[in-house]
Amino acid sequence: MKKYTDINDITNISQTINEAIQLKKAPFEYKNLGTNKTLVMLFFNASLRTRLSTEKAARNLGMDVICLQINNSWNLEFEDGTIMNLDTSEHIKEAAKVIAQYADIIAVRAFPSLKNKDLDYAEVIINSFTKYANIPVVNLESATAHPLQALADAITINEFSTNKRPKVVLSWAPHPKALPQSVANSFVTMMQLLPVDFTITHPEGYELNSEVTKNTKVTYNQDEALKDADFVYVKNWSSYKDYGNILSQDENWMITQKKINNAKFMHCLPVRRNVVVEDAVLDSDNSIVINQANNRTYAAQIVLKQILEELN
Ligand SMILES: CCC[C@H](NC(=O)CCC(=O)O)C(=O)O
Ligand SMILES: NC(=O)OP(=O)(O)O
Repeated sequence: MKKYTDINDITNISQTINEAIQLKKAPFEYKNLGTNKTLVMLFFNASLRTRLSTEKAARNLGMDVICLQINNSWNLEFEDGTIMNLDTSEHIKEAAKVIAQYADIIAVRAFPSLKNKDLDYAEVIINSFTKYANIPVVNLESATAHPLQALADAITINEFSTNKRPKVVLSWAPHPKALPQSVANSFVTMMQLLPVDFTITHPEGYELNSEVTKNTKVTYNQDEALKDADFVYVKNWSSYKDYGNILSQDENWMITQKKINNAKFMHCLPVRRNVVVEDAVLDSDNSIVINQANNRTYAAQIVLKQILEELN
């Protein structure tokens, strides 16, 4: 693997899932693979799971880790040819190449602006690091994707599936803030690669990018979608069509115990209790959100392992 900025960087998804599950059983089996190699993680946005699980994964492989929380003071310029006499102090061309002097692998989290759809969906930030750093880049959630989360979700569904073709539902839920489509986009892309019966449900106006959803079943009727579901993955996202805006905060879309019956409840976390999902669901045995969070380590570890194997 040369980089992991997109789920399609994985050549064989079922093999990668199985290898991650093997790594989970013996997390230190490749503890020398990353010796004398450094992972530099750059966070333009906050994180708990991604920050901790990716560092744990790198250390399980013997890597050194440097983490930089980038705040607004370090304004990077991404436009070519700009006369930088305003508030950007460094061009991505220098920044990416400089960081690459200290790193063997760069991992980047940079959320979307949710203002400029073309810029966000061009994935300018993560693609600029890939273009200029000339070393492997890992996506820690970018403007339109969260491939490490989706890989952890796939591992979790594999572990909890009790039938050959489980019914998986991605349901939108309300949220007080305008959130990225990244997690939803990557979950949809991943479900399209797995042997599952997959449905997306959301209010009108929350249709995801059709280049992502393709011919996946979509319904505005949440109850119909949730019927007989084995896994219910819940996530809020802002409108793609009316880009970055909140069109609904309809609390009838909040997930309740009554709605999901015996289905396994999934969420990438962090989750707004009693807005996205009621306490009773999160506190029940049907919730596998902690298992998902644990699997983030092994998703990152299998990705870093495959990148290191190509580097060595
Ligand atoms: C892994 C999820 C990261 C992010 N979620 C949030 O930023 C939620 C923040 C909040 O609830 O205040 C998102 O939806 O993409
Ligand atoms: N799910 C996830 O990526 O969580 P963080 O934002 O805490 O990293």
